[in-house]
Amino acid sequence: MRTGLPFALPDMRIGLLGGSFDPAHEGHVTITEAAMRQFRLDRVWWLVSPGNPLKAHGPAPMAQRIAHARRMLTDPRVVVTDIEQRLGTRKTADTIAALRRIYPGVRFVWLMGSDNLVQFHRWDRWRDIAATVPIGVLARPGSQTPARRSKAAQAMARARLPLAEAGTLALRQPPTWVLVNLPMSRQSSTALRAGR
Ligand SMILES: Nc1ncnc2c1ncn2[C@@H]1O[C@H](COP(=O)(O)OP(=O)(O)OP(=O)(O)O)[C@@H](O)[C@H]1O
Ligand SMILES: O=C(O)c1ccc[n+]([C@@H]2O[C@H](COP(=O)([O-])O)[C@@H](O)[C@H]2O)c1
Repeated sequence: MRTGLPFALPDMRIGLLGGSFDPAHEGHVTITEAAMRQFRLDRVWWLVSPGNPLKAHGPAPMAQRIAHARRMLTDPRVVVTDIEQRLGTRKTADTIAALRRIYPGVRFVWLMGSDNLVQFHRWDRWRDIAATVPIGVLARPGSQTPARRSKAAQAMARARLPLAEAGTLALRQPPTWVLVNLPMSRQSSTALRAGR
């Protein structure tokens, strides 16, 4: 094991919440708790991104974002990590491929808010991501309908699990995904940066 990487055992169910976390807020905590419960996860790792490949402006320094994110959390099952910086990956497809090599047997689930599903088809190799890990989508106010109609949702329509089966998501063979509707939070990093 390389230094500075989080600990995991084979068969653990680990949710990966990638984000800029610039800054982390209550919305991130709310969807993490919902994901943990609904998908029966053992851990959630917050992957604090060195920089979203689709965002033109770089975020605040990594150390600052990590320190703030850790202050938001009380649940020891949630781990804040700069693993993408350590691995030298920025694109999600590369991060997931690296994690699967480093942690054989771990059952990773990719987590995202429904606003990210709307633009998921613009991510590099998004079909490979969907074919590699189960995806848990958490509703975000204002984006549920666009998410349901999104190009990626349409393309993956047959792989969508009913909510009643969300608890089995981590054990399913990808492509597989589920959209969870509750609870919802209106928080956003953009609003916090704007002082709202
Ligand atoms: N309130 C929320 N409800 C549901 N999902 C959320 C919420 N806030 C953030 N997320 C999800 O968390 C992940 C990381 O989000 P991110 O760090 O970009 O925060 P953000 O509030 O969306 O930031 P920004 O406003 O700068 O875009 C993304 O998958 C995003 O969809
Ligand atoms: O790999 C990509 O092409 C890609 C494009 C856009 C976003 N992502 C990832 O999506 C996650 C959410 O990003 P953000 O900036 O909306 O918090 C974060 O882990 C990004 O690295 C990944």
